[in-house]
Amino acid sequence: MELLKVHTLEAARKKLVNAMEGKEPKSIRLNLLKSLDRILAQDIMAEEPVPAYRRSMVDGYAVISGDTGGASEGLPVLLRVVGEVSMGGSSDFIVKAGTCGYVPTGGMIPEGADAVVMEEYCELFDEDHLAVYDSVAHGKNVVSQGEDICHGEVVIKKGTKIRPQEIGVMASLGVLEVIVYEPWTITIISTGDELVHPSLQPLPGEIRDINSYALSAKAEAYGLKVLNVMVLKDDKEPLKEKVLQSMKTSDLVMISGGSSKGKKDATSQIIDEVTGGNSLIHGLALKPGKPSIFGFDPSTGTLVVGLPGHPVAAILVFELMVAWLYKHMTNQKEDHSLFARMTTNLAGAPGRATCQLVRLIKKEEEYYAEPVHGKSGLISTLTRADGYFIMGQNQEGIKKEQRVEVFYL
Ligand SMILES: Nc1nc2c(c(=O)[nH]1)N[C@H]1C(S)=C(S)[C@@H](COP(=O)(O)OP(=O)(O)OC[C@H]3O[C@@H](n4cnc5c(N)ncnc54)[C@H](O)[C@@H]3O)O[C@H]1N2
Ligand code: MOO
Repeated sequence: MELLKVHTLEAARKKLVNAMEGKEPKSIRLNLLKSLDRILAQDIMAEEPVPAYRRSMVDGYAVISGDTGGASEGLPVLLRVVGEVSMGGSSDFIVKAGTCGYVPTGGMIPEGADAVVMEEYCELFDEDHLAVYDSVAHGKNVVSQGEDICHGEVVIKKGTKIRPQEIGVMASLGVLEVIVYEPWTITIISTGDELVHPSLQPLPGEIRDINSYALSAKAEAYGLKVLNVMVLKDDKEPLKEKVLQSMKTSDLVMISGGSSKGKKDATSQIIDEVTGGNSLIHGLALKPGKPSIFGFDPSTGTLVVGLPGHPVAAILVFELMVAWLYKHMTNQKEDHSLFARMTTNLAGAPGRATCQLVRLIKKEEEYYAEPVHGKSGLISTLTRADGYFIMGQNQEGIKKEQRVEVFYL
């Protein structure tokens, strides 16, 4: 009897990282406006401070804060107006003791001034004198030089997924071209004699192909570039031929189905052959997802993955291994997670980590995680779940009210 020699999730990840060491995805230079949702392949360092000069937060009068001490509605302070800053212009006067100057919102604070009084609290007393009815503290209504971004600061780190706010920061620094990772290109092959296109009515024994659709959407959600999606019969040689062809153009070839021990299950053999014997992993100590296969062909630099045919298993293994690896290789941060209390006791799977789907429920101020049960051959469990948590392989179980770390799906 031949049993799978399973790897723990951690050991499997480590093995893949080692095998792919130095194979960081290539990078390209892109126009800033084309970079949304891409992963930065460089640190963005501020070559100048933002703002470059002190700016006013309000429309009002730039003053020396000390001059306004004690000013109130009943007892204004009288200051001489010595100038006016125009929007977009630099200030060409100095505020000295007993004087002030007008500044619009965003305008440059004149030298000497250290605060701005809002114009609602001021009144022109005569042609060049201002009555100030409020006292302001040092720095009030002033954005100081470099308060937003310091000169020399790494303001956005390599591995950051570019959101509209990162685009805004780069625009503020005049960075109009960015170096981002070229996403992995991927070919997805679903195998199975029983699979029919979703547009067709399956005959008895047939089922609609779920995995090509769900996996290509997952890949796109992680920013990968899906080059080709195929549905093939469980025939080893034509399947191997397609895998070899796909390896010429794809960084990642993912085969779903045929990963276990059925009569026609050939994925493991194919991965071994196409990677020149570099099949690294066949079997994860994970529930679901045990019969997963990973190989890396150093000559083409292609990662070849055999995902279990059961849809939930295929999608979770993609999430935990393939997407994890891509994020790791592109220096991305850990995913956001949320701690939630279990609604019920849950048994573990001896010797295997369990990836448990959960629905999140908010009760008063706390989140609760309610297990979503269902076999890995189903699909709707994933739409009923908000996320998952991992129960370690040495954990006997989880108790009701115990906190678990939930990752979103
Ligand atoms: N004797 C054993 N049988 C099985 C084992 C085992 O260890 N010993 N492992 C089970 C586990 S766990 C899983 S997971 C599956 C993995 O199966 P395969 O990767 O070999 O995939 P298939 O046999 O081709 O299909 C399994 C199942 O999934 C359905 N499927 C496959 N592809 C798709 C698709 N694209 N869309 C929708 N559904 C798909 C397929 O119809 C089968 O029902 O093996 C267990 N068996
Ligand atoms: O482990 Mo399977 O991968 O239960 O569905």
